[in-house]
Amino acid sequence: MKIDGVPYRSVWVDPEDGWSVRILDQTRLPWTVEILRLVDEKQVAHAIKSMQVRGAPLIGAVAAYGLALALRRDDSDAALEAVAAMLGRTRPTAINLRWALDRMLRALRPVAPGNRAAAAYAAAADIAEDDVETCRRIGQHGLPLLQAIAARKPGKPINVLTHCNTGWIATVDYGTALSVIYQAHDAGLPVHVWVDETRPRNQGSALTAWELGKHGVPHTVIADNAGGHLMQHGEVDIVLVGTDRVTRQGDVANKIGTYLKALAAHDNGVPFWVALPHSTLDMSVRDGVREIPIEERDAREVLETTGQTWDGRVETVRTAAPGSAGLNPAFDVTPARLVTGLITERGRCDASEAGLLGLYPEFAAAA
Ligand SMILES: CSC[C@H]1O[C@H](OP(=O)(O)O)[C@H](O)[C@@H]1O
Repeated sequence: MKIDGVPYRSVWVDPEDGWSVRILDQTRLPWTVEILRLVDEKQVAHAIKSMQVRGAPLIGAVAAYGLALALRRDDSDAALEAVAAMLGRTRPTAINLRWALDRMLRALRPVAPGNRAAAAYAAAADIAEDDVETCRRIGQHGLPLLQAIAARKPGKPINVLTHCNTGWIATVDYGTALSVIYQAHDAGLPVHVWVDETRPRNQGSALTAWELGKHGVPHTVIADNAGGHLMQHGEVDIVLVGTDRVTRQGDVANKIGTYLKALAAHDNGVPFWVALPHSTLDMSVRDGVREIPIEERDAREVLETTGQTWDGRVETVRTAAPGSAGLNPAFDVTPARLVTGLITERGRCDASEAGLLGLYPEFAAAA
């Protein structure tokens, strides 16, 4: 996607040296566009843990390049396995991280040491290009949902509520739920987006609002807790969110607060759709509430907040009462029964095993 008319992806190999990895530092957005140069797997691990890069598909792609960086120095069997394991421990919930590293290991184990670095860069590039095309197609398959709403209310805005950030900076390009919104906007549909601020890290008010503003998509930032009220008053036509892991029965792990949004949507008869690439499927797990590991992040993310002062300084301040403890689960799981449907690169389906196997028959054997 573009930033002020200049095309970007969220991760790329530096064209000047041909091996270092470039990323947008998402902890600096929306205040500054800062591009970082990563030169080893430790910097990649830090970038993922600190959420300089974030978003389920993106952390998988960046981890893949992190493995390539490591193999430039040591491409022994021991190094290959150890670095893949280390990167795989950076964040536990998004299955894309494990998916990407498993795909890299399958590609690299058969390659003789001494030749693995070039193969790793090629495999990481394949993962990145796969994500770009996958996310573009997700937008195509979600577009009819918004076109149908537009047909029912000609000349009026299509009000979409979204949670967290599922845009091009959460993937290699295009995004997932936001890919649908971008394609609808670019097709001339009158899309308006209610942007959940998405406490505690404000991926909505800081990142989604920034992305939509740069692309000219009308949007309004709202408190996380306002969505139900808007749904009760007919101000939300559809909820579109992303996900970090979808189970075989269609349960959806996503940013904390998604489950509450789904409950409100269900109670108000508002369609609740989840957009995901194939790399977010975990067909080895059925019961998401019981089986998906939920990342617990530093409580300071809840007790503090970061913003820009009136004179332009970016500062972090404590917002909670001094001495109070905090708890910071970063994700929750929405049971399939609350999900209207799934939007994938292969089409739309019910949030169910039958629905998923209809699009991904290759998973029929695994159970
Ligand atoms: C297409 S991004 C999917 C998913 O990742 C985000 O989590 P985080 O910001 O912690 O990396 C969020 O849950 C998005 O919905």
